[in-house]
Amino acid sequence: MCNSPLHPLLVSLPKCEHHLHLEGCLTPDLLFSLSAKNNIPLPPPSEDPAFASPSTLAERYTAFTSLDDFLHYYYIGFRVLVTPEDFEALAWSYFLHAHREANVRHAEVFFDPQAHTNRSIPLSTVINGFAAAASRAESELGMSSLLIPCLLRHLPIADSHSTYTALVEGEYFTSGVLGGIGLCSTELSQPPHLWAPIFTDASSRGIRRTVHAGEEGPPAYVTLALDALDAMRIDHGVRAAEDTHLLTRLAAEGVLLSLCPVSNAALKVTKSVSDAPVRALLDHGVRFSVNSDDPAYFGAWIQDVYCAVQEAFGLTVGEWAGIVRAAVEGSWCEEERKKVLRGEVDGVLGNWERRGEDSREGGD
Ligand code: HPA
Ligand SMILES: [Zn+2]
Repeated sequence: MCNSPLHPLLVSLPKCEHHLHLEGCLTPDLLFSLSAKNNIPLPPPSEDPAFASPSTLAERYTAFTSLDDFLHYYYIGFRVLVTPEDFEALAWSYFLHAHREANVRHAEVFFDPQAHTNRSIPLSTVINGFAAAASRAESELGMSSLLIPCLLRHLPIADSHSTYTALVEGEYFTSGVLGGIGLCSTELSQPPHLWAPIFTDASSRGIRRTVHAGEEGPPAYVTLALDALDAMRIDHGVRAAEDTHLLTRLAAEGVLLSLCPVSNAALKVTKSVSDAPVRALLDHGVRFSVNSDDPAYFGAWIQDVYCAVQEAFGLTVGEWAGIVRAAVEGSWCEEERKKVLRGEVDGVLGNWERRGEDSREGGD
């Protein structure tokens, strides 16, 4: 909720979310209840007092100091996810929330297969659970989605190779169960080009590619993601704003940044949401979408992020129209689906304009 007069418009705008980690939707309550159900111990409070209760854990989540400080808690959370039903329930909770609270119409969602297979959870358990929720979102909510596995930078590259091979050999991309490949986790000291052989292979197979870059890492990592990994989209990319030439290039090539301003403030990438490079990106004509990243950890789902951006920048209706239209165009769904989404966006904006005209007439 925000105090802007545009709040009702911000709620009703049809949204596409491109930067959402399904495991980042695991709330402290769900984490504790799955830990009990699956008999998976959490760290004892004597070791980390944050694990005394869901509320102490939620409190600790308000004090992250960096990406790696967050990732420490994030990967502990993975331990409690065991059965296909756990994965399905987690993803369904996101789809339902995004549908009800924010009118998300299309979502491209990440997950981290290696952090599950490393705990002996089969790839099929993870993917089948998430895919079941995605097909339910389609049939019950009319919401389209794509599942995107992310390779993890903090693990040995050989681990990325074997996971990528398993995904390809399992025909998850060719069958359409997975919509692309991503790269995430620790960024500093893990330059993107180390993953070039995998991403070059993905490119040659027509697998779509997106890369977390320029979150904590320098603008040069964004350039490397584009040049060495043939990235089609950049996740975060905030630090690209430090390099005007790079901004000009991103605008010229129409690369979409999946911006997560609340996440950036929570992980101290920026001092606050108002320090996100929203103005610089608008001024340079760089396309971006507005996203939540890990809502259960940062206490903000996509609607909260739209509101936080509005509170910080006071954008105009025209600027929001540009943002949601860029989000549709930068989505990886079929052209037919984009046509529907464009129509929905135009419909809501048209209604908003008419409402404004009506209220002006009423005021005369
Ligand atoms: O913001 C992020 N950055 C890198 N890895 C991640 N894994 C979940 N969220 C993130
Ligand atoms: Zn992310």
